[in-house]
Amino acid sequence: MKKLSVKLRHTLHFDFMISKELDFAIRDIADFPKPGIIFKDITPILKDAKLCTAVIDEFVKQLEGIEIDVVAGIESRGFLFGLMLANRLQIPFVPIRKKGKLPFTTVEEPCELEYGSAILELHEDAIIPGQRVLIHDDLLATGGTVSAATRLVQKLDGVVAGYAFVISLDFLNANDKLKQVSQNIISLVSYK
Ligand SMILES: O=P(O)(O)OC[C@H]1O[C@H](OP(=O)(O)OP(=O)(O)O)[C@H](O)[C@@H]1O
Ligand SMILES: Nc1ncnc2[nH]cnc12
Repeated sequence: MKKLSVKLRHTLHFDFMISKELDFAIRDIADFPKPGIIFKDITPILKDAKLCTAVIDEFVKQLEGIEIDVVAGIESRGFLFGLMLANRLQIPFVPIRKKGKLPFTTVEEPCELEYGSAILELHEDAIIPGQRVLIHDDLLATGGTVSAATRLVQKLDGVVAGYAFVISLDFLNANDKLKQVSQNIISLVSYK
């Protein structure tokens, strides 16, 4: 009992620390790329190698017990930690890209995001039917992008095993949408 509470305290402490450190590193840029948007710039995190490792460590810890076969990362910022995470887990990484960038045959889905719209694509052989896919992006805002990614995975008969974000903008309420697909939603720093 004592052991458990010490472990729990340690876990809570660590989660809190990483979240604080990330919040400290993330730079807010007002009115980018459009007036009214406060852009969360993650480039300061990328300059800090120890913090990048801590991000991956924390993802791995929070993913414990969740079966994942593949990490799907969304262009472009979802490639940064997505590949690092897949490599740490020693599982495949597959890129979800904006239309016209992937060279092989693709499936595609339109998406609306906080400040625009796009069409996302995934190679048709990226996922073997039944594989359990973790969808990763740097940031969850309205959830439009990640919902399109979900549809792409499902089009290939993959199973969405969960979602992992560095940042979530909780005031945009995208979590409820995602919870209908998977309860496994990880976000290291949330803005209420
Ligand atoms: O939840 P949503 O409202 O859909 O917004 C989130 C998406 O917006 C950003 O990508 P962006 O399209 O700006 O592309 P980038 O990663 O290439 O900068 C971010 O990296 C997510 O993919
Ligand atoms: N506020 C924001 N900051 C960074 N990336 C985003 N993608 C969608 N909304 C964003």
